[in-house]
Amino acid sequence: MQCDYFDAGVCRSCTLMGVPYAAQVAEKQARVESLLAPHLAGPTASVWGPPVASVESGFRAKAKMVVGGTVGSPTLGILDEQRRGVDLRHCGVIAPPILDALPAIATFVTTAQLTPYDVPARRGELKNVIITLGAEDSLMLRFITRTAGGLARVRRHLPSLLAAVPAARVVTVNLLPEHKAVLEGVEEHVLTEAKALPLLVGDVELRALPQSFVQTNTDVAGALYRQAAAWVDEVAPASVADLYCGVGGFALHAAGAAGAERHVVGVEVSRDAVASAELARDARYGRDGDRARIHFVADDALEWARREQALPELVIVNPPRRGLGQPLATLLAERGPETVIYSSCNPDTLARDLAAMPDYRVERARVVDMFPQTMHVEVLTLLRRA
Ligand SMILES: C[S@@+](CC[C@H](N)C(=O)[O-])C[C@H]1O[C@@H](n2cnc3c(N)ncnc32)[C@H](O)[C@@H]1O
Repeated sequence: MQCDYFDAGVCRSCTLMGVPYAAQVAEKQARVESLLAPHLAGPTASVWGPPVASVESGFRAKAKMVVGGTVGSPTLGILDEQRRGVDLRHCGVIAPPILDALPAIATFVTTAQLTPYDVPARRGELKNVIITLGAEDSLMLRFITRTAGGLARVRRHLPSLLAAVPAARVVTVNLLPEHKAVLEGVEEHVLTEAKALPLLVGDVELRALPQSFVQTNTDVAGALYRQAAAWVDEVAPASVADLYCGVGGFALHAAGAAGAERHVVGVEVSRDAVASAELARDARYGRDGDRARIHFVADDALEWARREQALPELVIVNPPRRGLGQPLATLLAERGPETVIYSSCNPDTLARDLAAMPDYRVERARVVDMFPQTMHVEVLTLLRRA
């Protein structure tokens, strides 16, 4: 894939831009294989399945656009080294339905007089626009503003935004008053009747309330959940825990059909994500019996595991980049079940956690290329007690 922004040196986010895609996947596979080599249950060829590849371009279902420039001529993209806006409206890795909405969003910034936040001067209103692509090309648009004045402006001009971006199903304003280099704040105002974005991922229609994590690459995430669910079905446990469950992708794939016997619990720290998972469960499973056997808990994964007397027969973990950390890895090593499925977006912390769980060996593994054009990669592993 070729990118004019990369060639001109204005954006270097895609560090593998220009490297043939097959070579990218091969390089990631080799790196991950070497990191996990000390932890395998058997010969490399018996452990590693084929990598799950992505399309090379247009795969990003989440775009975090930093707003810069002026109110009359805003940029949507990133900030350069001087913290000035760089426009990336034609970024080739972002999904086309998101790109299609960007000109109208830029026009809206001008119409609603949302002055872009000027980082060096610490002045201005609008910091970021976060756009997520959902089912049937529907969009969630989140405007990250500094003050309630920004909220009032978005609210006042909402009808013009909805007319210009008919795909916008959920529109919110998130308040981030502090001058900090974070992406979003705590206070969120949903301005549309619809509160959650529907997302068809793999075999399940998920829901995403604004402050919940969703995977970057919807098609590849679907393959990830399906592979995990296939491994769960092979093991056939009576009970499953999905730690760091987010909006419930692994849990709802592992839960099986309506009326199945398997009990599933999802544990996740974000309340929006837990509420999203419950919405998806309720839409998928009408029966009270299923609602009782699949439940979601808003809690810290480690605290939850510490309180459980006996862990479920199979535990899925999908932590953030920092990994499980020593306390949870040790807890699993001491009293985790026979089988753990660990999905990691950071092979370095995965390898570190595996070193802290020496009784578990990697029986099956797959590289899942969630993030083409970068060295980032997802790795799905099936761990069994030796
Ligand atoms: C990589 S995401 C995975 C989400 C989900 N499994 C999915 O497939 O979309 C990690 C999730 O862990 C959650 N999280 C972060 N720290 C946590 C903690 N200490 N306990 C429980 N969940 C946590 C985040 O909110 C996020 O939803």
